[in-house]
Amino acid sequence: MEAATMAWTAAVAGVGLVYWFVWVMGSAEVKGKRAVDLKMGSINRDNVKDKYTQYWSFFRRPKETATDEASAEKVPAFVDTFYNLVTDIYEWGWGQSFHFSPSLPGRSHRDATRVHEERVADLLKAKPGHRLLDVGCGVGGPMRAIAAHSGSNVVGITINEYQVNRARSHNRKAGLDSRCEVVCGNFMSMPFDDASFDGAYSIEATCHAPRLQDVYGEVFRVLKPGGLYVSYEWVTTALYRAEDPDHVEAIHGIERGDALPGLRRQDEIASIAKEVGFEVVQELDLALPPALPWWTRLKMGRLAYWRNSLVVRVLTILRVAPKGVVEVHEMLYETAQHLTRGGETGIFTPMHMVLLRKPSTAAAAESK
Ligand SMILES: C=C(CC[C@@H](C)[C@H]1CC[C@H]2C3=CC[C@H]4[C@H](C)[C@@H](O)CC[C@]4(C)[C@H]3CC[C@]12C)C(C)C
Ligand SMILES: C[S@@+](CC[C@H](N)C(=O)[O-])C[C@H]1O[C@@H](n2cnc3c(N)ncnc32)[C@H](O)[C@@H]1O
Repeated sequence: MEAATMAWTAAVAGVGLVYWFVWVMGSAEVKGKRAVDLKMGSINRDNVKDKYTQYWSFFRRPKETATDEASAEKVPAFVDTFYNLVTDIYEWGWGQSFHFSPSLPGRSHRDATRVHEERVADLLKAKPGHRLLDVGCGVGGPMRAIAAHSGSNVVGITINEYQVNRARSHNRKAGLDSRCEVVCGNFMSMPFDDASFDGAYSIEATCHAPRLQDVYGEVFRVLKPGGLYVSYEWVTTALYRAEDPDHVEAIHGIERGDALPGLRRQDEIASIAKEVGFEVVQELDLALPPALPWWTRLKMGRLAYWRNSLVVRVLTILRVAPKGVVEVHEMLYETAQHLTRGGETGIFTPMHMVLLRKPSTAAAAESK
């Protein structure tokens, strides 16, 4: 073959390969968010790398961010930065629901996710006409599943403006915008009236609060008397040993890579709920057998991670993705290893479920 023909063949093959990686394979999990759309939230593309560096140095010592008062106050702003950095990558590689679910035999991840979300609606006994609060709603995957399953109206709150816009756009596309609303705000001081919701839920979100009392107290305030609240909490389990360096490494890795100001222990959750006035109706780690592992979805994707990593590198070189995306993607890859380790050793669960009730009368609440 002549040199010119060889060069042409190589060029065409190269372009074909990039096209295949980016446009065909680039939409890793759910069609809709493609690799070429990785914007990093509302951060100006020239600032992505700096914002990532600031985030990383803030969460380097996660436990201190919760215990030191001045740092604790800064947590919501850094959580906001975190979601600017990761929201597009999450949507691209995971979907519109930013949480884990127990695997279901013979069923897709999408089905398992929906079942885990519909469980919330069932626990809340949600029905048409109810007004539910989604505490830390992300881009609204759970909100839409719960509204569709129960017929209720849902109001979501998230600290991240970019997620508000994404969620509203998804709600419109799903034809659910008349029943699903999203507001930007801090779940530790919410812009809602007292006793204005029939039920509330939080899915893998309250772990971002330095003090759980601050979120639970707010949910208690906005719930009607008798109203139910379900939360899926990220916690360390009784198997966690602070003197085991492997355990410490996994838990620190989870905290640093997920913007967490220190994970709480499983046995702390119910007492915090009671402290703010809730009755504990049920408490259960949904990750325990017979539930199948939630972390297999992370493990089975090694080939996909490798491909995604290549995609973000190519897009950064082509200047389609902003500088810094490679670093954020790398951080998430490492976080996935720590989460998997946490799941396999059983020292961590992302789905410690509590079902709480605001007492029906003030007298009952005071006697707690
Ligand atoms: C509840 C929270 C988020 C939980 C999960 C939705 C995310 C935790 C780790 C994330 C991911 C890790 C690896 C990424 C991979 C390298 C990339 O190619 C595609 C996206 C990932 C799979 C990404 C997806 C979302 C997570 C699983 C926390 C923040 C409280
Ligand atoms: C891991 S995501 C889960 C989102 C959603 N529950 C889901 O399952 O798809 C955590 C969410 O909590 C929100 N969040 C974290 N801290 C917050 C705060 N202080 N106030 C409001 N929202 C917050 C984030 O913005 C994000 O939307």
